[in-house]
Amino acid sequence: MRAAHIFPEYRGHMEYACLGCGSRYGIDELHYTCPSCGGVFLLEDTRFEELEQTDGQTWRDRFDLRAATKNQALRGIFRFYELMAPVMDEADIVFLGEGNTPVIRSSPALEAAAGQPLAFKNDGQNPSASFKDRGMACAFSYLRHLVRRHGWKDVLTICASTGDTSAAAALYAAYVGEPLKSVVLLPQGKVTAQQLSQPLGSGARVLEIPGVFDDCMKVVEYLADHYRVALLNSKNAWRILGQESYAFEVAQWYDWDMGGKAVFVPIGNAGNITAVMSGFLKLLRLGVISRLPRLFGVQSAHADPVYRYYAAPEKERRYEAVTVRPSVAQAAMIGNPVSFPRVAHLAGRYEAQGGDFRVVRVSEQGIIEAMLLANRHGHIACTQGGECLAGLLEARAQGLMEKDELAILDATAHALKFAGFQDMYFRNVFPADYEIVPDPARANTPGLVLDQEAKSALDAGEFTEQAAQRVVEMLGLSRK
Ligand SMILES: N[C@@H](CCOP(=O)(O)O)C(=O)O
Repeated sequence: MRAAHIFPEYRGHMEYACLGCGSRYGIDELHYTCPSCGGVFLLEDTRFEELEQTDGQTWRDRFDLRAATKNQALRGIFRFYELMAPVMDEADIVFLGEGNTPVIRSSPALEAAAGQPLAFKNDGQNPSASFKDRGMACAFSYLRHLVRRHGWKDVLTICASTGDTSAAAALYAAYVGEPLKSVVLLPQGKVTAQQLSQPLGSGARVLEIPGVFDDCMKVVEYLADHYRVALLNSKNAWRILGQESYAFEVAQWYDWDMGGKAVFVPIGNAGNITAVMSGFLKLLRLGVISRLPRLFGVQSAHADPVYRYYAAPEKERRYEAVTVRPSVAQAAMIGNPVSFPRVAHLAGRYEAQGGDFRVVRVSEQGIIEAMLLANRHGHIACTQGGECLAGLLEARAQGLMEKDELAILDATAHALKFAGFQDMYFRNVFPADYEIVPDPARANTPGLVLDQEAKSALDAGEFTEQAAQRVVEMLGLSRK
């Protein structure tokens, strides 16, 4: 067990690799886009081949051993240190309890309703209640590494957000403290109350602009291009590395056997689908898994640029941003995902390695009702988790699922962050542009047992008795 606690000795040599022009840059500087062509980066370990000298079984044993470690630096996403960002020292690692989120096999009743075996991986059980913590743990560890190396005295971190990224960025910045300070830029009125409370509570500077996420993203990109700020959106390739841990954990949970499994991931800014593909490809390359799982990206019809791209015949594919419409999957309400070039690049590699990558599109009605269905069967799926279940139902309807294939659905955030959408459904108050018509039979509202006026007319004993009597009537209870 001792070996599980020891921080790895291996150090890689990482470079930013531009997907546009192929230029490479060292990691001593923060880069978001390629200085030569403006393309996006992936980070690559040029020593990865050395890792291939170790066989798959040894890697599996190593990662399984580390799963039980009490060394905090290896307890979360850095259990997979050699595969992610093997340039940091133990002292750089920021761990707030991210990763290791549970994979919950759904009840027989839900599987019967869905017609397919399925499980949710609950990334809402991360510290700021979304998967973004995986990426932030890596990005902030790298920032600590840079601060230590360069002796920086003042670092302003910034991100645009639909609500989850800002919550995570603010939390990690608050934990690391000086010299880091956090600023988040939000689309005014388009972040849920719970999500807005998160960066406010963590003490970040919260700025709002009218518009949607895509407008905020352009502003922070401009700022990152022209000013000394550290961009924390997934354009920052360190975020992608951290989020690869999702794929590593899925594989580990199923004892590294990806046969008969299909992973469903919602696509918004496309950082997560990028990371999931990249993560599985690394595991395959090292022989940790022997085959890739099938991978389904899911988009709402109200924010579907990636779906549109893949829906076209291969030779006619052309990427175009879309103007988004209101979506209950608000975290994925993005018309111009910054990671689209990464998706296109990695999807090609995924398929070249025998993987199957598809994108399905679902309706807003389908998303919210799938979320309600999941949660009524004991899950804590957010609207994006609902989007994944709706994606599974759509894939089934199109005959894309194999019999008995296990669907692993990404519930990206905690249901409570999006409770307002459930409330809008139950109270039937969706504005028309959501295109959601609630089914009154699915509504659940509190029932008042006795009103305040009735209570005021009673003493304490009478109140208890009358309230109990009223509950008996309401529930139709019979005496023992
Ligand atoms: N849904 C995201 C949008 C930004 O995505 P990112 O992964 O590029 O930071 C959010 O929560 O803000």
